[in-house]
Amino acid sequence: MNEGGGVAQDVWERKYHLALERMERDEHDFRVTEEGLRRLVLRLAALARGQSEEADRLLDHLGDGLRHASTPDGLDPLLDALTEAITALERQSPLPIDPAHDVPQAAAIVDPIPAQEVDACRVATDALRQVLLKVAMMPALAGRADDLHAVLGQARDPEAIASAAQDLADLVNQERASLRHDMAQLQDLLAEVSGRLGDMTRYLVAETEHVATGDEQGRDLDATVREEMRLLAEQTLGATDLDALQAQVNARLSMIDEHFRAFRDREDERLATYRDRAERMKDRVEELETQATSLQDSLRREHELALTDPLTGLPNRLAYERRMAEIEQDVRDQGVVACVGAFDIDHFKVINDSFGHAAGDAVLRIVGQTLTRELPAPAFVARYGGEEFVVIFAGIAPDEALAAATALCETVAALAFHASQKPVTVTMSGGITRFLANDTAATVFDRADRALYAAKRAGRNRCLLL
Ligand SMILES: Nc1nc2c(ncn2[C@@H]2O[C@H](COP(=O)(O)OP(=O)(O)OP(=O)(O)O)[C@@H](O)[C@H]2O)c(=O)[nH]1
Repeated sequence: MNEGGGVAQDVWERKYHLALERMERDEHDFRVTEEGLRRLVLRLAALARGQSEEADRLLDHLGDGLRHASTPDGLDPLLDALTEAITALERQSPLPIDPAHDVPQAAAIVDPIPAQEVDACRVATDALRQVLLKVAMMPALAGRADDLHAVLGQARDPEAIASAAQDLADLVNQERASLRHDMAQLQDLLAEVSGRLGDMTRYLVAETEHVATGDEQGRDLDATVREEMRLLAEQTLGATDLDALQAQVNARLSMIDEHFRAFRDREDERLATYRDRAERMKDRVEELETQATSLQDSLRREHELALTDPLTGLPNRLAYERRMAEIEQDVRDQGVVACVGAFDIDHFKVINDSFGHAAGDAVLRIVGQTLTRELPAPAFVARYGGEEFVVIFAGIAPDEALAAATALCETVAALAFHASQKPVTVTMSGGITRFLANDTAATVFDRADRALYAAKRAGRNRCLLL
């Protein structure tokens, strides 16, 4: 009996434990679903807020429901409410809320997969970093882009990344506004120049007319004098007494004299006007020449600035990309030998964090100067962005390029840096690769970058060839 009672108790205990486990499993599933739903609602609310009053109301209702629902049964109606909200949005909103598309996403969220989220964050951060590298090429934005780069380095969650993206968008919009302003100024200047050219054209037209008038006046005088001479001849032939003849000749001669004087006065006046206009025109042409020269100078300066990194004075990434396009052609068409090196200061963040951004900037400047001093032309040295430099070794075989790069890293490691009166060692790693005939600028850089990161992994303060 006792034994039987013991067996029965075991059975009930097992059943009880199984039931408990099932309840715990159910509870866990419910929590996962609940969490997934909460995130889905948050995403929906962020996407749809303000799109439709009905959807806003439904989403609010849903948000409240989610806050209070604590049992699976309480959750079920919320699923219906969610479906309703999606349908309302589909009806009212132009947003691409396609259940066939979004529901699997929702399922992905319901599934607890933090690793994928982390990946998504990293992909977003990398994409932003790429944009930042481009922004950093604009001289006016380089400093702000570096700050954002630092912020992005700290960002760990989607909100922080989204806020960095917003800052970046603001930055780019500011630059666009300033470019628009510069463009407007340039257009004003061009309008002024073209106005002055218009003045010149009008002057030339007036001059041509003036000369024509001069010719016409000369022809008039000629005709008048001929007419006077003809009348004089007629009167001379018909004259009967000498006094009358003398009086008539004198009268004709005075007339001719009168015509000549009037003609000369008009000519003098014409010449004075001409001289005056020529003088004014000369001034304008000189003014225009001065403006054109200063415009050319400022365009040249702008061009140089656009290709120069403001911090180190080295060619920037844009200049590097142009040079790479030339080298790519030389390697492909003429079989020129060239290598590319990517260099990166080791643990640069620690320098910034320990001694401040200004000290970091000073290190970048000195390393940049060392690179140009140690690798004179035809090597081409540029700041690629952040604490990364690139070198194009033209006409040099890979082994020689590696030797030069290694010597360079040794020189950098031996530089005497001081911060707060204490010596600070700065080292650099590098990756070298040969520019092959079937390479593009991008593939060769990618290989050099991989060699660089292999050097970092191998312990830093060294160069590797790939
Ligand atoms: N002072 C200064 N810092 C910059 C500039 N551009 C980028 N940085 C900083 O450079 C640091 C780069 O850090 P990481 O990418 O983590 O690399 P690292 O610390 O050098 O580490 P390893 O490359 O792995 O050796 C970040 O802290 C950036 O903020 C700049 O123009 N001036």
